[in-house]
Amino acid sequence: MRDHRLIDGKVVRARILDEAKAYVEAAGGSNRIGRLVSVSIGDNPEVAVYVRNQARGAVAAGIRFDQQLWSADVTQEECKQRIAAMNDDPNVLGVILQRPVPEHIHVRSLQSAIHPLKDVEGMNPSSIGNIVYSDVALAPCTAAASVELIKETGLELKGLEIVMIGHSEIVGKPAAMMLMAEGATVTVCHHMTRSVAMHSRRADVVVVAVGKAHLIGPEMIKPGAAVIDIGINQITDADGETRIVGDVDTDAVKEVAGWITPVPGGVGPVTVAILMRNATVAHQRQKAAGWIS
Ligand SMILES: NC(=O)C1=CN([C@@H]2O[C@H](COP(=O)(O)OP(=O)(O)OC[C@H]3O[C@@H](n4cnc5c(N)ncnc54)[C@H](OP(=O)(O)O)[C@@H]3O)[C@@H](O)[C@H]2O)C=CC1
Ligand SMILES: Nc1nc(=O)c2c([nH]1)NC[C@@H]1CN(c3ccc(C(=O)N[C@@H](CCC(=O)O)C(=O)O)cc3)C=[N+]21
Repeated sequence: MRDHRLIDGKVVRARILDEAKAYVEAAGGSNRIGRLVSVSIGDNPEVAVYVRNQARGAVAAGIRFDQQLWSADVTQEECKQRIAAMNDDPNVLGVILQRPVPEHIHVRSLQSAIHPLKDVEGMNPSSIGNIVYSDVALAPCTAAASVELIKETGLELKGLEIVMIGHSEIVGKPAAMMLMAEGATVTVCHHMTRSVAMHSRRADVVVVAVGKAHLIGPEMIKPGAAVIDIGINQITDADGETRIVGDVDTDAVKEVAGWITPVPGGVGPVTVAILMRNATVAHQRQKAAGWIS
């Protein structure tokens, strides 16, 4: 039976992908739009799941997808040259650099090398800076997905008390900024926060992006609050089966929460869809800049 407290990320994904598809069709179809390039450096199973879902999302949106896996021992200089070539290639619509990268690669320097008009993840420091100015049209996908899922509850964001747990540059920090731009009152917790529970228990919405299974239990949530679970953790259960869980003890928390996003099937699918939406935004901006006709 469907549980009404669970927010279905697949429904939100379908809506966003339909919008992206309509954009591509109106622009003349996939052949009139460059390809989206995904760059992974070295093999990583978590990234592989994301990239596989990106490929599916791109098919649904009608965007050509070029999945590149660069060797783990590629040099920084070689990476920069390849990115520069993509910046100059009119057939490349956008570039997403998957994280993590090997230790010898300086990720921020590579993000900076992606031209802001092709930066479909909004992680170039010059792109992410726009969020401070409440310009959120092209924002990091997971942060944007959490805002989208909060809106799905129908709660009015203005004045809402939101606690963001985790402050990474790719998720927690941009999500907090975006929620501020929506008029929410945002508290950001991290590993040095004295009592995360003291903050989270007051919140109308709790957003969690830490990477620790079962970090958030029912005693940390105000009855009726919304819980957005971004975490992805692989665990091995009692019968030796491995499975993916979030940072929230979903079964227990859903008894108190008003809404909760499941893992899998919550934030992940929406993240993928937002990437396709961002690609259409990049196309619009490239057109406006006269890069393409
Ligand atoms: N569904 C999706 O689309 C995505 C999911 N993810 C998942 O989200 C999770 C977080 O990812 P990411 O932000 O990249 O991870 P990071 O490891 O970069 O960040 C984790 C954050 O959690 C904070 N933290 C650590 N321990 C605690 C604690 N006990 N209480 C409160 N805060 C704590 C850290 O604080 P400090 O820095 O101070 O130590 C840090 O800010 C992971 O499980 C990842 O797999 C990530 C990206 C996309
Ligand atoms: N530059 C960069 N940006 C990221 O946003 C980024 C990254 N690097 N590196 C890896 C992590 C992880 N991540 C996921 C996104 C969606 C799913 C996803 O679609 N999950 C499905 C899983 C379904 C299945 O198992 O196939 C779900 O939750 O339902 C998973 C993982 C983004 N990340």
